[in-house]
Amino acid sequence: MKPWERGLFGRLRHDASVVWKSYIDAPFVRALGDGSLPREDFRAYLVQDYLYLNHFARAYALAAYKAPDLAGMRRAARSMSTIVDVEAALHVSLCAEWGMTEAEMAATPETLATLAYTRFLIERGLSGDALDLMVAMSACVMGYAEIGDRLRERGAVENHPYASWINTYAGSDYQAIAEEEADALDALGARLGAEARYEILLAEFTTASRLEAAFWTGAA
Ligand SMILES: Cc1ncc(C[n+]2csc(CCO)c2C)c(N)n1
Repeated sequence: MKPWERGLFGRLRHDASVVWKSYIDAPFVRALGDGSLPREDFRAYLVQDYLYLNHFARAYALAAYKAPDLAGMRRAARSMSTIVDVEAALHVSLCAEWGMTEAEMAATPETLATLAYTRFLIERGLSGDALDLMVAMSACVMGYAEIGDRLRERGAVENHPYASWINTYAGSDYQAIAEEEADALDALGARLGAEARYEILLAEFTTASRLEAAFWTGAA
């Protein structure tokens, strides 16, 4: 069973399936998958995603603070370093190919979609506990694993312009992160009483999934 199909995450995904599908199978994602997405749209997405990742790294710092044990702190700290040292750097190098500097990326105004999503995550972490925050963040972490897997299954296109993006998330390294994330969410859910607060968690998860779908649209 795929990591997004099992455990607490699998239940949330199932119960939010209409919104989840609008995120995973968005027109933007289909166009990215078949290579027809205009380069300019991809570049605009990468710049917003760079801004998004800055805040997502901060959300992991908050997750480390709220983690109930050292194992959770380690996971959050590792994820934060991966974002600031690897993932953000990947976005910077891709944009550099189009002659855009990191300073220009950082100075680009956030779209409303970026603002809403990132501040929602931070707010869930500040007002809620580690489980509220992890559930809200899980749409991002697990969704890209599912998208990568789906796009790879559709078959490679010759000289695909977005092959490196797809391979990053379809690759075994990232798929293993999704496996770990599903297990970590189950463990945290058992510890912090997911069963008794499931309706609230589902609402948080549904909102995060709506915000992912809106991120593709990039409403300015
Ligand atoms: C809007 C948006 N949603 C999800 C991701 C994917 N993502 C963000 S951080 C991270 C690493 C998690 O440990 C992953 C996979 C993204 N880049 N942009």
